[in-house]
Amino acid sequence: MPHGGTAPPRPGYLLRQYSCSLGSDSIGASRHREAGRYGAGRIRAVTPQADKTFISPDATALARHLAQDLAHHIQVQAERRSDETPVEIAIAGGFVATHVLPALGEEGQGVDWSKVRFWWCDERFVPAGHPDRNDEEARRHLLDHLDGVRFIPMPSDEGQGLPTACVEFTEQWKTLMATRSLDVVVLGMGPDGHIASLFPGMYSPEESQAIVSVEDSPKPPPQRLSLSMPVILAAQRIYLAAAGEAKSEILGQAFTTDVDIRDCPVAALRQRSDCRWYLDEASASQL
Ligand SMILES: O=C1O[C@H](COP(=O)(O)O)[C@@H](O)[C@H](O)[C@H]1O
Repeated sequence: MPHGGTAPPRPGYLLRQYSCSLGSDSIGASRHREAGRYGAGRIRAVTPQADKTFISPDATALARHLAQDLAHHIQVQAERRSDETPVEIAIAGGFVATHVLPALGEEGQGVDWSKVRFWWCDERFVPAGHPDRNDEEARRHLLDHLDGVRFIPMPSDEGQGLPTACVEFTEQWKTLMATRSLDVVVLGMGPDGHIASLFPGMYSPEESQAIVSVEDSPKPPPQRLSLSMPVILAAQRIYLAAAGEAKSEILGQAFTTDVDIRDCPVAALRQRSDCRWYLDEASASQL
């Protein structure tokens, strides 16, 4: 890159707008603090999704707020469903599992969980029961305490190898989801901007497969399975939770207009203007 110049954008991977048809959100944004509103009447237009960006004072409040909104949405969806077409929800590990899911258990007491089926946004390819597994954490924090709930874990390492696990799980996904998209995706985000197990410089925004394998994740453990970006972006509703100062810099970049989504996976979510961003004061400090 010449001195003083800026790198030309790589074609095709800057922000695009995905079209999607969604019902209106019955949870009003009015009880939330708008993103970018700092001080008396000063509004910084940091994002085209300002009315879907909710900033809580801290991580605990963020998790509670997201859990309330999620519980409401799941309850409304579940009331419309039969047993054959459950509400399909994919959840992340990390903060989502440890903070949001316990709060969802408390907030979701009116939900008929037998009408809900959980998937994972991504999973660490280690043996079943391993403490690094995202499904273990989610079961402990929520799923094992819900009556009648269904869930479909991503494969664990039983000696079959990651490529085989990916092929087999892709078949299972196609059997159940070929003609449907996920109803809800609840994502976390790493300080490098990864979502699910889609890491900067290591994923294809236009992946043709629903499920992708990762052999060398920069964050341990190295072997993982993940929903692909097109599957995530096709979900009926997308929630993103990110708390803490360590995530502020990448969020600041993600909300700029010239970000390249290959280098900043979380920025790809901006292609969905209805994505709901749940941040805390610390993570939102550089918006
Ligand atoms: O490794 C992972 O990291 C991300 C982010 O985790 P967080 O603890 O910083 O929220 C998580 O969303 C993903 O599911 C997980 O496998």
